[in-house]
Amino acid sequence: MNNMLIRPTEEELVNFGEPDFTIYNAGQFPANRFTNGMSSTTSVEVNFKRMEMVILGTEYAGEMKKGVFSVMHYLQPVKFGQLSLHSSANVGIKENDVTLFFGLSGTGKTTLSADPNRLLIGDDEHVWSDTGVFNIEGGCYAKCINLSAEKEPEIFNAIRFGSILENVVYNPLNRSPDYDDVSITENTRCAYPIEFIPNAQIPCVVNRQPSNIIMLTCDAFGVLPPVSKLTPEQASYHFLAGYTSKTPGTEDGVLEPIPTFSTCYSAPFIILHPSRYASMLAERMSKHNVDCWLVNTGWAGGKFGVGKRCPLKYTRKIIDSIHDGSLAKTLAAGKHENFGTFNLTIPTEIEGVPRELLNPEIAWPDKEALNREVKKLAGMFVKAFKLYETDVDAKVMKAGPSA
Ligand SMILES: Nc1ncnc2c1ncn2[C@@H]1O[C@H](COP(=O)(O)OP(=O)(O)O)[C@@H](O)[C@H]1O
Ligand SMILES: C=C(OP(=O)(O)O)C(=O)O
Repeated sequence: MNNMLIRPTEEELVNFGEPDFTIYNAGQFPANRFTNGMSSTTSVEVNFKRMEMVILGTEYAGEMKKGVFSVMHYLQPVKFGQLSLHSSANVGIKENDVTLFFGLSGTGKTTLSADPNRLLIGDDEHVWSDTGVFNIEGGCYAKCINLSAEKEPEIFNAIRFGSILENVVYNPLNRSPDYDDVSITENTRCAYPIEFIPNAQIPCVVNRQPSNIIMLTCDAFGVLPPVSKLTPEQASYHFLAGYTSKTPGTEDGVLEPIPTFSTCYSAPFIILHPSRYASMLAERMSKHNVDCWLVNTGWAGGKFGVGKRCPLKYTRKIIDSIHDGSLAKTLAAGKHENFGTFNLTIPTEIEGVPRELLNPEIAWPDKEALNREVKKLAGMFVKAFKLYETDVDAKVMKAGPSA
């Protein structure tokens, strides 16, 4: 916890006074599942009147940081009129342009925000304020499964004395970790102070409005293109829908990808009605002229089991093309095509990315299979979005796929 939240200075500790909020973490002690309304032996309870949180029956360090995040999803909009975001954030070293990466667990917030050309503001929990973006935390919580120095050098090298490995199997003789060993869980983690990432923005705040929003999804149907440009209405639609596939390594009991719609990319953490966050987002995006992109870090060329996960090196090229402005230029030059049922604008070229990868209609060898999966996923979106029928205007309603 100390590694993940913002650490007070010595002076702040001396003058600490009374805490604003207290967390009682009794993770080893199970919740009583015979209590009325309790469905398991795990509970995380928040009392806003007493400003207290009680964690029972789970020793996952993520509960504490995500618990604090839930508190912020109430306090920030209600008390301060600011928007809390389940996103990572970074800022360009050359241009000072700020990017937010929304996404559910396992979609790539932590991995993609660690970028040698950009300063890391944070990997998971932010606030978009009237003056810029700030991190709620002071550390990161990276997944360690199959971690390699070659593919994720910043994260690999952040794991050193002072960081905490959770559920990672290691050799007790030489204390070297084995990131490929999933015998405890696939959700192996490391918590490290953000300054362990070589180019972190310290303190984790920028007085500048975002230029780009990247909505990350890990689509195990392999249907969504690796990148598409969203209109403002599509951005609201996808934010409210919050689609991804839960993959092994994100939640207990997930053995193969499961499609999920987690509104605002934050269903377990939000406190207010989703439309409150969505309308704040749309207002800020329009006020600051923010471009929005949907990036599928999941499967390509076929669904899970047939195709493969989009190689990280290509996703990184896509992200680079957003940041250096070349992707916007490509689209402005008319080099794009439309991805039918989902009505998405996709580029026809990105330097360093195979052309066929960009369009599922080319990437999938089996076109009939693609059509079947497109229909299936579109139907799921339509069903999931019915919840918001009465809360959004017709333009947003129409911005999704037609089933
Ligand atoms: N194309 C890709 N883009 C992003 N991550 C990928 C990609 N392919 C595989 N991965 C893996 O998926 C996981 C993404 O997890 P992470 O970045 O921690 O997500 P989040 O922070 O959103 O929970 C990492 O283990 C990463 O190595
Ligand atoms: C801590 C979590 O967030 P993420 O997986 O996005 O790091 C979690 O969802 O358990």
